Amino acid sequence: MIELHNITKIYPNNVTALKNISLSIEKGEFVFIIGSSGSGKSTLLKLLLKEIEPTEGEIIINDKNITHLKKKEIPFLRRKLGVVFQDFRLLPNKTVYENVAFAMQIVEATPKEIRRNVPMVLSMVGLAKKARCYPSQLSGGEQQRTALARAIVNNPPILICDEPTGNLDPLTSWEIMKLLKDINDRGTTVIIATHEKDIVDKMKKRVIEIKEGVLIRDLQKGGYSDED
Ligand SMILES: Nc1ncnc2c1ncn2[C@@H]1O[C@H](COP(=O)(O)OP(=O)(O)OP(=O)(O)O)[C@@H](O)[C@H]1O
Repeated sequence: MIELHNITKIYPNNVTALKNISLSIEKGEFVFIIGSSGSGKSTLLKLLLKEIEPTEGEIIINDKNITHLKKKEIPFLRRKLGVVFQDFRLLPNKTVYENVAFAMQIVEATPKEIRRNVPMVLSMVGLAKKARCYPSQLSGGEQQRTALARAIVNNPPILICDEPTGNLDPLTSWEIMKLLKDINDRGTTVIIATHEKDIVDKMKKRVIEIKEGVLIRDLQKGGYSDED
């Protein structure tokens, strides 16, 4: 489903963020990307999202080579990818319902589809009762649930999360992680960059570790540290 072939990313300031990374992720996998700050995790996710271009190498998503997509083709790629960030990135002047509905409007869903899907996805993330609230009226965990609802409302085959629990307390982090697991159990491929040692250790999922831009570990049922 996702293949990286010999990916190197050198930023314009000559920082080499990724060095010759090759990996493949199958449909339905749940993958943690770990590594210390500055190791290259966000760079890897940004390459998948086509926010940045690799300096060398090729990226294939769903059998399509996306290494050199034309600008006008990028929106079609993005429809395959749901995205969640550490800082939620909700629209402050829209309610929970409207934030999620907006993601459907962008892909030109019909009002009928929106009326059907938004309540469904809000109840899946446990936010049915908060639909009319604005982001400022929500806890961090609720804001991240809203962001998750928005990311999955168009049923993307792949969900990419960049430190989705970075701003949350441990209990709330676990709730968000359980939701991500539920989403994965329904067939979505889930890729999470994280620093959460406890969660990575307990979930026993595939772990890909990057150190100074180099892929140093790729274990099917890994933990956060080498000794696991
Ligand atoms: N736009 C940019 N221009 C130049 N250098 C960059 C840019 N973005 C990231 N870098 C550098 O690339 C390297 C990898 O950064 P990246 O953000 O991918 O790391 P990370 O593993 O996601 O870190 P963190 O856990 O702190 O988010 C770092 O040395 C960083 O300073």
